[in-house]
Amino acid sequence: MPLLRIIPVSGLHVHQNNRLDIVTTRIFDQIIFEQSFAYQTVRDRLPVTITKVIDNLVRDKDQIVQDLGEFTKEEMKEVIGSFSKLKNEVQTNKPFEVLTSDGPDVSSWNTYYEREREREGEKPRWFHTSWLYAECYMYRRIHEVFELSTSMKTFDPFNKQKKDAFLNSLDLIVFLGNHVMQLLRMKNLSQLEMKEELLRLVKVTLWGNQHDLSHPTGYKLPEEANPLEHIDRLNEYILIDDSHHIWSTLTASGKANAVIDIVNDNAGYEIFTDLCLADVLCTFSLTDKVRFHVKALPWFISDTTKHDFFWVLQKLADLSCKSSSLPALATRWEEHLQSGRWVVEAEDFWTLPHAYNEMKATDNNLYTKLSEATLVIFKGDLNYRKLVGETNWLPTESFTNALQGFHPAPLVTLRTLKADLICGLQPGQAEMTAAKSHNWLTSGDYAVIQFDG
Ligand SMILES: O=P(O)(O)OC[C@@]1(O)O[C@H](CO)[C@@H](O)[C@@H]1O
Ligand SMILES: [Mn+2]
Repeated sequence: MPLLRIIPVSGLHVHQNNRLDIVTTRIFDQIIFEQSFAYQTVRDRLPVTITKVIDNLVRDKDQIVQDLGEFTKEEMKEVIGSFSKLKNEVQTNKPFEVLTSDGPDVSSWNTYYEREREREGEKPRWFHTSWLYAECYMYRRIHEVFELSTSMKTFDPFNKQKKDAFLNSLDLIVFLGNHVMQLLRMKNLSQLEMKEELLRLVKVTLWGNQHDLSHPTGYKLPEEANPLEHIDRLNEYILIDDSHHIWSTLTASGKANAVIDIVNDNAGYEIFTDLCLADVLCTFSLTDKVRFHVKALPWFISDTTKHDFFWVLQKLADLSCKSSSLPALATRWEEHLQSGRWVVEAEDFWTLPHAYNEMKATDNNLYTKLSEATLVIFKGDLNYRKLVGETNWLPTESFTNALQGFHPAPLVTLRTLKADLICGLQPGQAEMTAAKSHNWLTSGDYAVIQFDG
């Protein structure tokens, strides 16, 4: 019977010492495990993701061969064969294997694998390891299939989906682009006005995280034409709102050469909102520099890679037919990049399976880099899972404790809830929210802005 060891159980079941991952026995309560979102993900969603990769390759075959050359035609058969094998491995709970490609992160993945193998006393398997490891490993294996090919080494199987998602959100992008362009041109805003505008944009980027292509329910566009009014109406769905700390941290810092790090999440509308926020942070003189951290490889379907980041800029420059604000923003952002005020990085650590309390020991350079920041902003659900160590804390456990020592700098997480784990709530708040909505932890309808100073 398939089991997952570290599982945030759906709902608020009792667990030992707040943590399920210290349970070593395999005699679990089957009903609880089958209810977990983790179990559903590995059973249903991961095979579907692989099937879609295959289907898209078949559908786009002619275009791919045209782009990459005739040789790819034959090679695609092998690639598709490898994906069918991978899907079978998931569905039949096969043991994980070491990676054999030559990516720069391969030795880190294999070291992690050996550690888990030793800890578990046998090879990790899809249903017998942590959800975080299993899910990250699947995306790494998908990339490995391409890496092992000759002509598709850097192929991104989610590229088209990401572009389509951006284009489907154009109405929102135009609306927000016009608003932000107006804001950036305003002179003499009072401190209070600046604070209100900034925190509103923080909420725009927070809810931008609903635009995630790996989420089962998908994103429903709001019915309101004006996304900013829509955002104002969502305040009651923000279970923890520490946003005022963002303002106080940035205004109190007084640092020369202040840096903000943004650990980005999804491409399309969400990255557009992140860029808007970053420009406002710079223009309001709340920072001198912003470093964006994107993914080094295709990840959780919609996560932003460097390629996606620059594609958005290019696309905005071409969208004068929609609004003059979009090319104007693209020009500003190109200038920020050229002046070094903005930097885009894609460190390997973000696409490893580690929780963030392991960053210091695993990637000390990255930890030290983040330590320079006045504020580190983490976007999205997967970052949250890694921040709190993929542990089903009691919902009232403090965010600081759940971070388990990860504190490179003041940090804030902007996350819509799409996985059944949470911390930092008031006593009774989880129960009250669960009474209103049975899937509050996973639907993406609720959100948190949690700060650790
Ligand atoms: O990090 P993101 O884009 O906000 O969310 C990623 C996500 O869709 O993937 C995981 C399951 O596949 C969930 O934790 C989460 O819902
Ligand atoms: Mn994502």
